[in-house]
Formats: sequence, C-alpha cells, structure tokens
Amino acid sequence: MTRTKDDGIAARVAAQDWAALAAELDAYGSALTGRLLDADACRGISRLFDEPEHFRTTVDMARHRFGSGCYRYFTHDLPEPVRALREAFYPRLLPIAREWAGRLGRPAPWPDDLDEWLRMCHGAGQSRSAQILLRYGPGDWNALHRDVFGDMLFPLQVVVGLDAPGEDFTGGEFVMTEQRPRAQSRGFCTTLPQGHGLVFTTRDRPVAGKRGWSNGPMRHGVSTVRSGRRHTLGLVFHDAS
Ligand SMILES: O=C(O)CCC(=O)C(=O)O
Ligand SMILES: [Fe+2]
Repeated sequence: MTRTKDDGIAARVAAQDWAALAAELDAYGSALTGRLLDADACRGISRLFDEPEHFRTTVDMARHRFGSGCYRYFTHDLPEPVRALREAFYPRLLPIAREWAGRLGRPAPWPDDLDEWLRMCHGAGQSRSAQILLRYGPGDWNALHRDVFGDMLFPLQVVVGLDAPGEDFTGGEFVMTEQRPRAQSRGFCTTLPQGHGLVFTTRDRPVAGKRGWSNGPMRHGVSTVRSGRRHTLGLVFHDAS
C-alpha cells in the first residue's frame, strides 16, 4: 500500500498567499496555488490508480459521454495525502465561500468543521465519497461540466496536477467557461503544473455589475491530451448521492 505521512501538506496549504488567491478567484473563478506536492508525492498518488482497494467506483468517461478517459472515486477511507489536502483546504476556502454567498444573497450552510459539513451531506442523502483520481491518455479529454450532486453543495473545489505538462504529456489544459448574460461565453485555460492545485468554482462566481452582484455560471473540463499520460486528483467538499 502506498501510504505516505502528511509531510507538511497542511503547512504548505496554509502558507499560500490566500489574499492573492481569493482576489484571483474573484476575478476569474479559478486560482492556481504554489507547489504543494513534490514529484515523488505526485507519483505516489497517481500510482494509487492501479490499487483497486482505494476506490468504490470506476467511471469510463466515454461510456457516459463525459469525454474520454477514466476516473475512480475513492472510498471514504482516503489515503493520507488526499485526506490531508482536503482537510487543509476546507478552512481556507470557507471564508471565500461565505463571502460569495453573501454577495449573491444565498444561504451559507457550511460549518467551520469539515466533518460536521460531511455529516450534514450524509443526512441529506449525499453520503458517497466524491474524491476522484483521473487518468487521461492520448486523445482523452473531459467534457465541460459541473460537479453538483444534489442540494448540498460546497461552491469551491480543487484539482491537483500529478504529472509535468510538456514532459509527461502535451495538451490536456484545464478549461473553464463563463456564461455571460445575453452574450457569448468567455473561456479560461490553465496548464496545471505538477504538484500545484487549482482552486475553482463548482457552479458560478459572483460578477460585479451596475446593479450589484449577479452570478456568472461556470463549467470546467479538460482539453484533449495530445500525447503522454495526465493524472489529476479532484477534491470536492460535498459528498455525492
Ligand atoms: O483533470 C482535470 O484537470 C479536471 C478534473 C475534474 O473535472 C475535477 O477535478 O473536477
Ligand atoms: Fe470536475
């Protein structure tokens, strides 16, 4: 079993410039962190893909017309670095989620404690782990989508790049689109560096306008991988139904 200790993941997440990340999220609906995991730690996580005991379900993306490639849902018994990352991000994302809810006049049901929030999800019928490990090969891609599984929704999520773009794979950029009222959509592209996390909105972002805030609906996906293999770790803060 590839279990490594949390060798300072919490400290590295805490040490990010969270004011700058929040400002970037405000402006673009996504923000890239500094390096959180070294190459060995990234390989340790991507290798888990071949250890079926960690996963509850495997999704063949082509079969569901979600794109092409495969992802696997972890069981609730998360391997240490995955658990540590999720736990470290939650309290940092929470003030941003609450601020955004305030701007949009929406409820902010998220307690300070992640476990308490997960208990609320489970009580509402969203009781299955939503953490995923993804593997893309040449020609694979991820259709534009939103990871909304029910009424219980935490509005920000994180994807961690596990391979080095340009070395391990080409293509495979992280793509976001923002729907604009009565106009065509705007696109955002991020090349995810190995070991970095991209924080992004699950559903929409508050957009400032002449008459106050409105919501800018956003979707995310991945452009076609041209060569090599790309692995990512997807961290979602609500559970699935
Ligand atoms: O592979 C990626 O970069 C994105 C995966 C994804 O859809 C997610 O993390 O929610
Ligand atoms: Fe996703």
